Amino acid sequence: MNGSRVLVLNSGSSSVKYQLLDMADGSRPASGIVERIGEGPVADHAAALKQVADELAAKDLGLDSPELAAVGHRVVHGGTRFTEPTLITDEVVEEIEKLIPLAPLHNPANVTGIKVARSLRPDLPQVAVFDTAFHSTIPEAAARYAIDVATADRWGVRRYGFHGTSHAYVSRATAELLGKEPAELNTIVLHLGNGASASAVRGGVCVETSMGLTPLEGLVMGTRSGDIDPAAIFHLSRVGGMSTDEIDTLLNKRSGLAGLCGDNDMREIGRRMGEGDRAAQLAFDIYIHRLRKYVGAYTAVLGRVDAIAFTAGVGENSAAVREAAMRGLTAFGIEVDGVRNALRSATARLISTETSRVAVAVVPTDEELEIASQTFDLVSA
Ligand SMILES: Nc1ncnc2c1ncn2[C@@H]1O[C@H](COP(=O)(O)OP(=O)(O)O)[C@@H](O)[C@H]1O
Ligand SMILES: CC(=O)OP(=O)(O)O
Ligand SMILES: [Mg+2]
Repeated sequence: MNGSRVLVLNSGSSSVKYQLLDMADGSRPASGIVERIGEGPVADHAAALKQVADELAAKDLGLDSPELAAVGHRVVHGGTRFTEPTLITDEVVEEIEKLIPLAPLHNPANVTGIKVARSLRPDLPQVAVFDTAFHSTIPEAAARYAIDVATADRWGVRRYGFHGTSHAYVSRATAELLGKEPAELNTIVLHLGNGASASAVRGGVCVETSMGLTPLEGLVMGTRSGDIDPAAIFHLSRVGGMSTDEIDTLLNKRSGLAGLCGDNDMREIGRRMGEGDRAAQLAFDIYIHRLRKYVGAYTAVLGRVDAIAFTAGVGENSAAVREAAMRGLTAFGIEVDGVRNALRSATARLISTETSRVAVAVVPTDEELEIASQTFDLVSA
């Protein structure tokens, strides 16, 4: 291996994010995002990746660059097969394709990213880093749903969990902020982006997470419902006459904050709440209620909580969400300092009071750095 740079591709359902990271000096020579795939001039993911390759080539940082050591791909679903960063071969691509039914919004885009990058640089090592990997340590009691075991096993129905790269990075960064080893700390990580998930991490090992078979379960999200009685689906089908695809679209794209008030962006919801908008207020209240339920549940799962870390777009930026989620939890040893919470910073910081038993922190996530590090470690081993 010659180069010290890793290109990270994070292909989402409607966007491709990329970053070029230099592992020798920590610099990031290029980064960008292609958005609204399928809506306008960018017809599909293949076109988006072509645009990424062109943007990099225009800066003389193209895929043909000799400084490039590897490409690291975010892959959302790794099933039970992939629990570690994996060097991509034809066989690995086939296995990731087999997992598409479990992540229909994400894995097809990830596969396209892999195929395009491999076709442009067949000689370059490419590594898949899985969202599910960090959660592979969750014990059976938390990972299994209480349904017929043979049926569950035949169809792979169990909790996999997602955003694992972020939960792994943030739980470690929280320990670092507190000057502790990950092994010493029990942490609840709240990854609140457009997709949102919570995890309980005991001594650096994930023991529970809120997303399940797919990234639909758990917290209220931008456009996803999170937890819902599964019988609501039978009801919408049998009584409401909706098809499976219509219900899938309802729960994934027309639910969550967007379904409740028409906006999925917490900034806009905050603005509307300031104007006394009742729908926006109710959406916020439902979002916070669910979040608090998970904090309580994970406190019981862990037994002892040392730290709670807020991360991703909402978690890092919305002081209102953090304040409301942590309000009145003094009996749990949780006390947030209003002034600290209102401050802004690009680096990890404490927002709890000096006397709070539980450290509450804002810890910016860095999925790209985590993917690049895991990729570089694998190809330089
Ligand atoms: N300043 C802000 N205040 C409140 N919420 C914000 C702010 N900036 C971003 N957000 C929220 O973060 C979300 C995006 O989070 P992000 O982690 O980037 O999501 P994803 O990676 O899933 O696209 C936005 O939809 C918005 O709700
Ligand atoms: C898995 C998942 O939900 O990812 P995102 O939040 O990027 O949509
Ligand atoms: Mg995200």
